[in-house]
Amino acid sequence: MTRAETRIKEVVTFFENKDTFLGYRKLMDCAIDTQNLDIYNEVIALTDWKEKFPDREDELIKRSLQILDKISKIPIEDYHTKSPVISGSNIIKSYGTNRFRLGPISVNIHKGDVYGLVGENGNGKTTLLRILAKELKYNEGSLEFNFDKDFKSDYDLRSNLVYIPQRTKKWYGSLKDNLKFVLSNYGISPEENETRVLMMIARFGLWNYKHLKWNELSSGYKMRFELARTLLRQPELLLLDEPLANLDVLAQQVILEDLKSICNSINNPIALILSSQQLYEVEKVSDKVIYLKDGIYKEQEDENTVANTKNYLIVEIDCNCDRDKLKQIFTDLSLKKLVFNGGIFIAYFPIDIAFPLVLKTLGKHKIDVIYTRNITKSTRRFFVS
Ligand SMILES: Nc1ncnc2c1ncn2[C@@H]1O[C@H](COP(=O)(O)OP(=O)(O)OP(=O)(O)O)[C@@H](O)[C@H]1O
Repeated sequence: MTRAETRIKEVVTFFENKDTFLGYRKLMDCAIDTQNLDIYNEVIALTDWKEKFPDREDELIKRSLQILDKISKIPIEDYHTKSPVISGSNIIKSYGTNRFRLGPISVNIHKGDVYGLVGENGNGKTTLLRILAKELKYNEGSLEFNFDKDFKSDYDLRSNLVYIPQRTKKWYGSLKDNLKFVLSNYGISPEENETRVLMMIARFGLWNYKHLKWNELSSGYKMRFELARTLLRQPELLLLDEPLANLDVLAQQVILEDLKSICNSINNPIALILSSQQLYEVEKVSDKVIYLKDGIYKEQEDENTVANTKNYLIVEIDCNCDRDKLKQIFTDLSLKKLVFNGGIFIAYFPIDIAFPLVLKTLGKHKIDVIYTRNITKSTRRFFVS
């Protein structure tokens, strides 16, 4: 089975399970992979219908499956990627003597992969993103870009590589007109421009917002607009600084899933690096997490510096229980350390203790657990004071 067939099959399963919200978004990704404007127009018409008749789920599923069937007949070539789209080697950036210093940092970023960039405030996330975006000069090291589309100048580079900062600029006119403006420089017909823009509007859930102006949109929708605007340019590398900052919890998950799916395109994959404070959400979609501490990429440090967290099963526990009680119930599990961090306990056990055993112990002693998670492999373990 080809990747395209697998993807379509997955979408059919979503619809079969009546997971229509997810299914429809994934259907749009399959449609975008075809780059076929007739398919785009069918999806656009269905989106318009869906918004008019939000309660007619069964019919929506039926019509979606019909489009999927058409999509399945369009051959889609796999993109084969081996070399990284960007390679940074021993990059160092210093803002001056005795001031913040980033690096040395070495990274290889591949198309189709999502990289989460995490770290406490002021640890160099924005600095690294701006260096990779060629917005900021570095002092030492090297940075190589290896795009499929040639670039002769930094101006050309801007269409291969897009950086969306934390605070985006105000724009004027309607959302749709602003998107159409992006494509007006690409020498395509007005009809194609309209179709591509409407497809992107549909993809980012902006259908009912397309005629609104900047000041009529919430921050979350402004971010969706920025993503739609960016993806119209079909970049190869996308750098997002805190894209989740203004989104509600559900919207954060939706946007992350969408970004992952879009970047994983079969024939047009994108390398994505996004910085965020939403650790778990980001870890869930990231192929790799880059954790910065005082400007250093933690994974690159030698083993000794991470040894203090390396040989433990580390468990985060939020419960209505005092420290002494927890210490007592975990005695049999050879509890090594119990830290109270931000209202939540972080318990360290020997690495050979299995997490289910911790759950069993909590259950056996009827501890009123609000939430628990094994963070042994999560970068969350570094965020303990
Ligand atoms: N132009 C500048 N001149 C001097 N110092 C700077 C400059 N820009 C950033 N810094 C310093 O560099 C350090 C890293 O900043 P950076 O914005 O990269 O961190 P960050 O991890 O993105 O932080 P946050 O999570 O708060 O956005 C900070 O100490 C900051 O004060």
